[in-house]
Amino acid sequence: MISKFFEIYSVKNIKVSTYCYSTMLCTKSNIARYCTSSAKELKDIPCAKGLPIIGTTLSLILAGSTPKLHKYIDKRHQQLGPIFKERIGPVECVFISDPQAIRLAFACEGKYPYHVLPEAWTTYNALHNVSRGLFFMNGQEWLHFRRILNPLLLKGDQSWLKDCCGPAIENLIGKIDNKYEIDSMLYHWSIEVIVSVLIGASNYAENKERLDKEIGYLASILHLIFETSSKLALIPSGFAAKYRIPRWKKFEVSVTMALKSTADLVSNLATNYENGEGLLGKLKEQMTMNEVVKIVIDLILAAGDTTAYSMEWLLYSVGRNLEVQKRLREEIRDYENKGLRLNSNSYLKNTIKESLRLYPVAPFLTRILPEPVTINGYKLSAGTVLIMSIFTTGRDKRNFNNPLVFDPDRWNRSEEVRTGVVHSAALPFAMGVRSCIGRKLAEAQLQLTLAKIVQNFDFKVTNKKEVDVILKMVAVPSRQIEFQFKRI
Ligand code: HEM
Repeated sequence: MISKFFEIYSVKNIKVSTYCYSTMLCTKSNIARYCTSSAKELKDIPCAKGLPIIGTTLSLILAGSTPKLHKYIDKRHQQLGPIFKERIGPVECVFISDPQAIRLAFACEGKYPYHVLPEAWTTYNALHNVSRGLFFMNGQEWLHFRRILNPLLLKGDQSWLKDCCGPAIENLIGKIDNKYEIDSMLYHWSIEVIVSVLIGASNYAENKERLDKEIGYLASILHLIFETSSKLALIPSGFAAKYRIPRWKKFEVSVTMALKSTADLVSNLATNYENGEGLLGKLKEQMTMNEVVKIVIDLILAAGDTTAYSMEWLLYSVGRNLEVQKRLREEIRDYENKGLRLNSNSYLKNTIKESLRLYPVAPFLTRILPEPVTINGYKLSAGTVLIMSIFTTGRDKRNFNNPLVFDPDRWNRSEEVRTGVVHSAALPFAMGVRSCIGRKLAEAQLQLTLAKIVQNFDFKVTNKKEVDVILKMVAVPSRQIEFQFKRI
């Protein structure tokens, strides 16, 4: 099934030499662990047995199918250990859940890391001859655009990103009541923030009423793609597209509408807000207009559901832990009274880390090995598809004491030894040169929004039963989370 989700890219010009990455993990014990001459072969890796051709697809279907993939894989780790291989469908993948092995995999990702792409999207792109942004690029092309975006979104002073969040947060605070569904409000909020980043905070604040309808439309279309693409998960896209099955047709229509309306919005923004404020102006200095549109469309698509659902999980966590909520309110009041800026060890930042640990919207990270490497004592060859089980590492008691308890204090640096935190076991934005380009923006957005919400509302979750995580492209709530907000 993994292979049905994802198109596996072949890695060209692979050097077939045994390469030891001992320099990247410099303690003696690590070298012994990862680089022994007695390393075993791929065939020796514990393996989940399946049927010819379909592999273990049937077992997955019986376990609840793709919405439960993270739980299915978690169970496999419990049965088979921190490394195992499984052929779900035609391609064999190696799953790892040991934080050190995950660090090593990233250290070995090479200059142009390859990740695995959703097959439905690559089929669509090929059929419609669409060239896409960063997430879909590879090799030199990827590095070229990544080098333009890194200094703008990740490096140096990023306080302008915080300013860009302001108008969208104000809108959200004005709209929150108990009548509307929180997920559509948060979708709207996340698109508003990225539009504000594109044209600059003051342009956005002046024109937000005018742009509101277009943003609302885009938010609803993006939500639609998300629904239609998750319904294609277990069906090979080539087959679905060739025989034009109804699910494929719906997906195709929603993607075409989304790409068109995003492109229209970007062209509108680029022509009407030409004062160079915001990201669009900065990109236009370094790219052609076609390139700007291609890059920005994918920034909008990548920002939409990831940030909206991370915020919803954060509200869920804080809405069920009223002590945490009270402490957040006190901390924010205290900082404001003293006129201080939040430091990196603040309770607010630790609350966000904790929520992303338990609810990573991307529960699997992927890399295709560019070189042979020994991981967890097994020699893996170039081209191996590695799947890193972040959902599992974040909830493993070897990495976090009482892992299912929501406890922001476990991240408090002064208490780190006592609470036992393995930092590389929680990687919601991945790591290395191909990690999330929107990380700084997303973190600012989550911090500022949560701070404003706890200052303005007492809120709680009223669902009687715990809400589960299910996978619909990203990790989403298994049912509607019911919130009760009371203005204070
Ligand atoms: C809480 C919110 C977010 C989470 C948890 C998240 C997580 C991730 C993860 C796990 C990856 C994959 C990295 C890899 O393959 O190693 C990724 C890639 C990416 N993200 Fe995010 N993301 C978030 C928000 C955003 C935002 C706000 C933007 C846009 C400003 C964005 C744009 C992208 C892009 C363009 C990529 C592809 C990067 C590349 O291939 O070079 N993300 N994100």
